[in-house]
Formats: sequence, structure tokens, C-alpha cells
Amino acid sequence: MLQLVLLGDSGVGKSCIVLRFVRGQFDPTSKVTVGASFLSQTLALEDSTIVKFEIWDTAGQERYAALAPLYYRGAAAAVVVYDITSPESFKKAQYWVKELQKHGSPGIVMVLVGNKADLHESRSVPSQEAQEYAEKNSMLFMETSAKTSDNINQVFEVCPLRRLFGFT
Ligand SMILES: Nc1nc2c(ncn2[C@@H]2O[C@H](COP(=O)(O)OP(=O)(O)OP(=O)(O)O)[C@@H](O)[C@H]2O)c(=O)[nH]1
Repeated sequence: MLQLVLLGDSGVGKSCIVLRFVRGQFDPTSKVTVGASFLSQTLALEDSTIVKFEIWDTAGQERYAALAPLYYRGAAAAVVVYDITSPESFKKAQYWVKELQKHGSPGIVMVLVGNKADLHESRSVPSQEAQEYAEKNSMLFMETSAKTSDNINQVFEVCPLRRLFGFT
């Protein structure tokens, strides 16, 4: 069992990432999350280890920020999401990384995810900048698209791999 939390600004696509992973769907009319939502999913790793994920998808709106510790405190893995077309959302991701470093479980696996990679023509956060930030903070980094499903499974695969085997 692996408790995983998603954190990040409102509208970056956290709920869509979870929905893509759990149901294989994309909902372009996805609604704002209120409080947090919970989903579970199992995944077989390459060596056939079965991992059961308990996923907390937190609400990104500022008014819910005070609730986030309830969800990240017990988490073994945290996926911090920003939108590659939004520099503000990248700043917000850095805020969540600091919060996790201060208050997250020791040894928590952190993954920085730049979502909406399908909108690369409107990109305003360079991959290299995000990659360097992630390295400095001992995080993994990936760009995803919940719309096209690019790299979505990989985000969930690397968390248990890193946790169990120190995989980078
Ligand atoms: N083009 C594109 N749009 C996306 C992608 N992922 C999500 N979206 C859109 O972004 C909007 C917000 O997605 P959500 O998943 O609801 O965002 P959220 O981060 O859960 O937002 P909160 O619930 O407020 O925290 C929706 O209109 C989605 O359709 C993506 O990979 N590509």
C-alpha cells in the first residue's frame, strides 16, 4: 500500500492526472476539487510487484490550503504538479515543495510534474529550469499530459520504485 498525495495550484490538472491513471479517461470539463478527493488503484510493476495506491487529490484553491497537511502528513509519496504554461503555478509548486520539506514524513518521495505538455506551443516554464529545481531538491521530474496520457503511468510507477529500491 502506498499513500500518495497530489499538491499544486488550482487548475493545473491534478484531478485529470488521477482520473487518467485510475479510469483511463480525460474530462475536459473537470470541476474544481472541494477539500480533497480519494481514489485507489493497483498497479503491477515490471517485476510483478503489485502496488496498491491510496491517492489523495487535494484542492488547489487557496481557501483549502490549510487542509493540505491532513493529507500530506501520512503520505509516502507526493506528486507536486504545475502547468507548463503557467509560471505562477510553478512558483506555487515551489511553495508546496518547501512545505513538504518542513512538514512531510521523513523520506517522503517527491515528484515534480509539469502537466499540460500537449500545450507546448504556449510553454512558459522551460523544462531545464524545472529539471534543475527538481535535482536541487532531490526530486524526480517529469512532464505529463493528462489529455494525451503522456507519462501519466510513469509518474505513479516511479513513486514505489524510488520508495522500495531507491530508483531514480
Ligand atoms: N490541455 C490540457 N488540459 C488539461 C490537462 N490536464 C488538465 N487539463 C484541463 O485543466 C483544467 C483543470 O483540470 P483539473 O484536473 O480540474 O485541475 P486541478 O488541479 O484538479 O484543480 P483543483 O481541483 O482546483 O485543484 C480542466 O479544464 C482540464 O480539462 C492536460 O494535460 N492538457
